[in-house]
Formats: sequence, C-alpha cells, structure tokens
Amino acid sequence: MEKQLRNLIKENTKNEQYENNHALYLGKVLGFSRNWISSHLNDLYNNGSFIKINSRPVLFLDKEVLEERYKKPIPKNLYNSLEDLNHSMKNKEEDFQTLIGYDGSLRSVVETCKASLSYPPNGLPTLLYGPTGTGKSLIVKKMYEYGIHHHIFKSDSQYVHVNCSEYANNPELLTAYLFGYKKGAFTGADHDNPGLIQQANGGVLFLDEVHCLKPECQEKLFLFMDNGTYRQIGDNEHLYTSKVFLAFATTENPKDALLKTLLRRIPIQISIPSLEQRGEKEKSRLIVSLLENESKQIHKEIKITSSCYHTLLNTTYEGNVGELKNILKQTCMNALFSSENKNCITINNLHLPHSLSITSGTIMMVEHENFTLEQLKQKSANELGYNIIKNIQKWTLRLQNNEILLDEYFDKIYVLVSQYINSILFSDQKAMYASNLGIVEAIKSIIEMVNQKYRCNLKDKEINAICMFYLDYFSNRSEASKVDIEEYDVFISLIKKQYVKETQILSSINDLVHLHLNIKMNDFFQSCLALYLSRIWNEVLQKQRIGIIIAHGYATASSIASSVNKMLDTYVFDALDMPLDTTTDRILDKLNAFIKNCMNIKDLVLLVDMGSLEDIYNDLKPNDFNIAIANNVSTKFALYVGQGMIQNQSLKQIFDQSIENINISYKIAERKEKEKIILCSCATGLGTAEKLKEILEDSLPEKLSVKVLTYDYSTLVKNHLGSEFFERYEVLCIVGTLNPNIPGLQFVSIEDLIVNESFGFLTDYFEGLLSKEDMDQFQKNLLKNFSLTNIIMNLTFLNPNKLLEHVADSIDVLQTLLNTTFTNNMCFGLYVHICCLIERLVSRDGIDSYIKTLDECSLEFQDFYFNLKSAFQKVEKYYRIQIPIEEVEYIYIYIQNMKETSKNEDDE
Ligand SMILES: Nc1ncnc2c1ncn2[C@@H]1O[C@H](COP(=O)(O)OP(=O)(O)OP(=O)(O)O)[C@@H](O)[C@H]1O
Repeated sequence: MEKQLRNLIKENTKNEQYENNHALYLGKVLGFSRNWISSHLNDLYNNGSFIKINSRPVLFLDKEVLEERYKKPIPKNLYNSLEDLNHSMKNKEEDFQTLIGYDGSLRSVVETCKASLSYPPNGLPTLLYGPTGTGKSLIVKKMYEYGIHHHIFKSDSQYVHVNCSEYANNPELLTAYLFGYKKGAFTGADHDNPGLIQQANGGVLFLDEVHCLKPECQEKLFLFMDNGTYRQIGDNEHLYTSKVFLAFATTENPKDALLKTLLRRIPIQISIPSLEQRGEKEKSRLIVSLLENESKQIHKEIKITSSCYHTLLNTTYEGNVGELKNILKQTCMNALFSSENKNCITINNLHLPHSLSITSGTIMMVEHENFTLEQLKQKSANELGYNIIKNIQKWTLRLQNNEILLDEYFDKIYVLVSQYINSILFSDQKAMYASNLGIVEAIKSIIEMVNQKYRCNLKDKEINAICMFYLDYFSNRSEASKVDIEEYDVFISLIKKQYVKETQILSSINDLVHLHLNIKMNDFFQSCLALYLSRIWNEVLQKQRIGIIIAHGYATASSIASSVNKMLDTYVFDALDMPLDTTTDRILDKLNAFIKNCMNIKDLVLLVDMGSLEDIYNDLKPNDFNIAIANNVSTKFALYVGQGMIQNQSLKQIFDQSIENINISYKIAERKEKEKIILCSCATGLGTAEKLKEILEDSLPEKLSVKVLTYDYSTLVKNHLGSEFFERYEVLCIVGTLNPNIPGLQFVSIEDLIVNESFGFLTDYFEGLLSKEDMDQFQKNLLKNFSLTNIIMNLTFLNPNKLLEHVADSIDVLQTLLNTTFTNNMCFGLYVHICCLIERLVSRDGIDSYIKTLDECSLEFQDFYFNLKSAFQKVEKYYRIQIPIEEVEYIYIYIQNMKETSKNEDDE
C-alpha cells in the first residue's frame, strides 16, 4: 500500500499535477482510508522523502523528482504555498541563468562569483577583467541580485556603479564623490555629501574601468579596504565606517594597470573570456537569445535567413557581446523599417550593418532557408545531441519490430554518437577546456588511473572524448543530458549486455568522478560513450597480451615484475604476490578477478614460482584465450619472456627461447685462508728487520706454519696495510724497534721481548697447536735468543759492547740526575731502545721529521729533557749525534709508563 502511495505521489509530481496530491483525492484513487493516507503522508514528510505544502488542502510532493527538475537540492521540506516553493527555487536560479554561457564558458566564473559573495563577513573584493563588451558589468549586476535573493545583502541595500573613466580628468572629484565631503571643503562644495561608499553601505560598490583610478585614490581606497573606515574630504575629525561588497572591472591587464598594493587587496581576480573564445555554440545561443529579447521589445516574431544567420555567426566581434547586441538591434531596426508584415519580421543579409562582410562561404554553401528562433535554438543547442535522442528512439523501435538487426542497430547509433563526439571534440573545445581546467585535469587523472588499472590503452583522443563528454554533460548544454532515462531502458540494457567491459570501465570512471567531483553521468550518456569506445578499443586491443607473475612471498612477484617492466621500459607484467600463508584458492580468486577486469585478452602468460600454482590454469574461469604458464620464474627468465611478448613472438617461440637463454651455470668460489705471518719491521732499517727475522725464525718451533716476513718500516707507517701484500697474509703481530702504530695490529717491541720475555700472546696463540714439549722448547728458545747482548749484537752494526757500556753509563747518570732508580726491566728496555736509537741517528735512518720545539712542552718534560741531554752528553759527543726532542719524549713516556706499570704491580 505504501509503495502504491509513493508511486502515485511521484507520478503526480512528475506530471506537475500537484493539486491531486492531497489525502482525500489520493484516498479515493487508491481506495484506502483517508486517515491511513494522512498518517503515511506525514511519515514520509517527516523522514524527508516528501515536501509538504501547507496550503488548503495540504499537498505533498516527491522531493527527489523536484530536485531533479530544479537540478539542485530543495532547501526546506515545508512551504506555505506552491508559489512560495516556485519563487524560492526560481528566483535564486534565475540570477545568473540569464547570462548566456552561465552553464558553459562562464560556469566557473559564476561559481567563483557566488563563492566570493558568500564569503563571510562581507564577501571578498572581486575584480573582473577581460575585453570590452564581454559582460563584466552585467555579471556584477547579477552578483548583486544574487546577493539580494540569498539574503547576503539587505533587500533595501544599493548597487552603486561608478565608471572611473568618466573622472579620468578630475580625479579629485571622484575621490570626493567616493568618500564624501563637507560643505565648503572645496570650491563648489556647497552642501555636505555622504559619498558613494556610504551610499553603498550594506550593498555593492562597483568601480568600473578601475584602471582610470588615480594612484592617490587607489591608496585611499585600500586604506578603507583594510580597516573599513575612511575620512570625508574636509573632515579630519571623524572616522566613517561602511560595509560594502567591492567589485572592480577593467579591460586592461590588472598587473599593468593597478597599483600592486591595491591588487594585493583584491583576492578574487576573474578573467572573462572574449566572444570568440566561447566557441560557436555559445555564439549561436547568444544570437538567438539576443534576438529573442529584440522580439519581445518589438512585439513581433523574428525569423532569420540561413545566410544571414551564418554571416552573423562567422563574424568576429571586436566589441564582443556588447557589439553583437548592438548589431542585432540595428539589424532588427532595419528589418522592421522595411517590413510589411504585422506580426513577423525576417532579417536577411541586407539588414545587416555595412560593417559586416558577408563571407563567400556562407553564400555558396548554405541553402537559403528561413529559420524561426525556435528552430535556431534547437540547431544551436545541440544539433547532434538532439539527433541522437530522436534517432535512438527511432532505431530502437525498428529493432523491436524486427526491421533491423542488432549489429545494424549498434552501427547506426555508433555513427550518431561518434559524430556527436567529434563535434564536441572539434568545436569549442578550447573555451570549454580553458574555463574548466581544474575539472578537466581531475577527470583526466581519474581516466588515467582507470586506464592503467584495466590496461585499456586509451589514447589521448579517447581520453579527451571521455573528458569532453563529461564537460558537455556537466555543463548541462547537451540535450542528451536531459533525457528521461526510462525511455531508453531498452537501449541501455542492450549496450550493457553487449559491451560489458566498456560499461564496467566507464562505471569505474563514473564512480570516481562522482566521488571526487560530484558529477554523475546518467546511464544513457554512459551507454552512448560505451558504444563509442567499444569501436576504438577493438582496434587498440586486438593483440592484447597479459603477463602476470605469481610468486610466494610478500613482494617477490611485484619486485620481479617492476624490475622487468623498468628494464623493458614497457608495462608487460602485472604481479600477484602470494604471502606464504595464502592458499592457492585465494590466489586463483584474485587471478580470476584480475582477468575479468582485463579486456580482449588474446594470450595470458603466467609465470609462477613453484608447486601447485602450475596447475592453476585448469581452474581459470574465462578460457576463451590462450594460456601459457611456466614455473621457476626469475627476473632473468621474466625478462626474456617479456621481450618476446613485446616482439610479438608466438607463445612457443617465447618460451623456447627464454628457456634456452636461461641455462643455469654455476661456479663455486671457495673461501681462501690467508697465510699467518709475524712481521718484522724496524725503524732502524730492513737490515735490522732481517736480523730480527732470523732470531725469530730460530726461536719458532719447526712444526708451526707461521712464517716470519720483513716489511719496510716507513712504507708501513705511510700506507698501513694498504697493499697487495697484506691481502695475502694475516699478520699476527709486528715485531720491531719502534711502534708503527697500525690500528688493530699488535706490536711487540724488542725490549718487551727481552725484558718481559713477553711472547705471551704468541705462546697463547700457539698453545693449542703445539705439544707441551714443543711449547717448552719454544719458550726456552725465546729466552736464549732474546738476551740483551745477543739482541744488541744482532741488531746493530755498532760495537755492541761499547754501545751497551756507553748507554748503561748514561742511564746511570740519568738516574742520579732524576734522583730515581729504574728497575732492571726498565733498564733493559732502555738499553735496547737507546742502542737502536743511537744506531738510527748515526745512520740517519728511520723517523726524519723532528719538528718539535722545547717551548711547546711541559715544564716537567723540559726538566727531564735537560737531565737526559746532560746524561747522554758523552754519548752524543762520542757518536756525533743529537738526540731530538721527539726521541727524548719517547724515552720520557716510556719511563713514565714503565713506572706506572711497576707501581701497579707493586700495589697488586
Ligand atoms: N553572457 C552574456 N549574456 C547575455 N548578455 C550579455 C552577456 N555578456 C554581455 N552581455 C550583454 O552585452 C552588453 C555588454 O556587456 P557589459 O557592458 O556587461 O560588458 P563589459 O565587459 O562590462 O564591457 P565594458 O568593459 O566595455 O564596460 C550588455 O548589454 C550585456 O547585457
């Protein structure tokens, strides 16, 4: 019962039989009780489905139907009368609707104007710029009317239009008129004048030709724009306030014509397109609409010859709409003057002003015909769109009567649709694009996205077509956008059945466009477009080959696919990743869903990694295409397959070649053990190092596979281990006379070996490798070979006994001077070190960069230095050497360290 009630209300609302929608009548028609009807009507009103008109009797209207009719939401659910509803819906609508192009090239202009007006608290200052006669003043007037109807301005507020060019020679006067003045403020000011800014309080102040406003006046104006206050001329005491919506217009480029400071304060700057930029359709609509106005003025019907119409259409009007309007007025006047018909005038080329040249094209090509304005309207509004609507109905009827076959039916409609699309593509695309750039970009990116997702291979032309289709639909210009869909349900369902993929893809585009731009194309439009695209796609998709990589792991398949696509610079493979916990059934579902979304598949190439996946193809749903499946996918294999796919090789060829190319080879690179060595490197030169090497070799047990090698000390200091030599060996430690300080490498000084008999770490190292006997023998060898005299004898070329005697004496003196006693260990260490040092200095080998001065050193060290120098006076003299500061410092630090160590040992 409720459904019947709803349907009846809907039907009556559609047919504008509002007066039937009251409880008594509805009850009678449906045979239900009036009370039941009343209560249900009120329920449906309360839940927002119906609009209630509180007239007598109370009426109920279907909200959805009304919104469809007015093409906008109905703001309230309750109205006092039908007039009230009509008034509230119409007035607001009509403000801008009288602007020709309000739903086309001026659409975004109108939207911006509305938004700028509504911006709280007083709207935003708005500048319109564009060539003369493009309708700037008209638009501002419409803004004011819109403001009144939408209660942005009070109903008694004023629209004040000031043409600044009229005051170009008297800027002071304009300033005075704008801001007002006091009596006597200047010659001629014989009364107080509140000024135009005050007059426009609560309404609109429109400064036309604002580029004629002198800079002083612009400055005064922006002070008012900043604070809302100003002073009248001749009154420095009071500050006046006024709340006005400021509109500006100029034919100049605003950047050149206005002060930057003023321009900065006008946030909304709107460019108004010239008549030529608006395209032919809009020009034609303007001609018709302006002629309609003339017809009302002269109270006569107006007809126009086809040739005259085409001349008007093909003329370029420098003065834009304004000029066209004047020309039409003049033409009508001429026709009226020469017409004898009481009720109708027919305008022809002879009535045109002389300034208009009749183009040869219009004379030759167009058949002579008189159009009524109504005919012209249909012609200009959307000739082809109109054709589609009429013809689809005609062809559908013929199809239903079996007069034509389905293929023929689609062919016929395709021709109409493609003509229509070509007309929108090639006619006024520029103007439509220019004024709807944001929407165009958004629609394009949505199409691109869907294009990629479904691999439709849409080319620019197709993308443009869809885009323009939307714009045409969205701008409401097309007759096709106004059709009653239900009348076309046969056509729509036939297309849906025949062109499943196209409809599906267009639905995806439609959903996204609706989501992001709130434009929803109706099913009729979508079906026309689906038919159009089906023909183009057939060409593009003839050889569609789909490659899919399926592999276990979270991103294995995707990463192979993306590497291969990148390498081939073409989108060849899609990927289905299969986390380890995914079942084969799940993957199969995914694969089937994917395939369903692809169009016109010829070959499906599946590369899988292993196992049960290989059998997948048995369960693939649509099997009207070839399937090739290969296992053990790898990047290299996928690359070969992808290459073959691009080169359009046959499936067999692709796989034969890829398998041949993929032949697996292997190589085992075994890890090489580095040979272990002990490195001898002496600051005293390679000779010393060689001697040291011999002593060490003599000490090491034969069984051990540790080599002793020598290395140049200065190279070691300079390059550390950075040479090929060290790539071959693992250095266990460096043994020498002076620490080369190689990070991470153990250094064992000779004195350490003698004094501490410290081959500790070496013996530790060899522990597991040697038997106990061998180990004992090794220790003994060390003791024997690393005795002081043996070492000194082996290390220096100087007479060891003499050298030792000299050094021992000097160290004794040093102890006395320092008033201290060195332990035996310290003494041995010093003997070895200083003997080697002396040899180094004598042979001028080793460290050669002595640069320190004594002033840089601590007083304590300076003290030590003098003591050491005095203790070694004899030695220096005997061997004719000078012990440099750095060497003294080394000895100093050595002694300090040794003292520290022995102190710690004592403490322990
Ligand atoms: N889109 C339009 N629809 C209907 N009439 C229009 C339209 N644009 C302009 N006109 C008409 O054209 C004439 C010129 O328009 P208008 O004076 O508003 O242009 P303008 O840009 O302000 O010119 P100017 O810069 O020379 O002042 C007016 O009579 C106006 O009604």
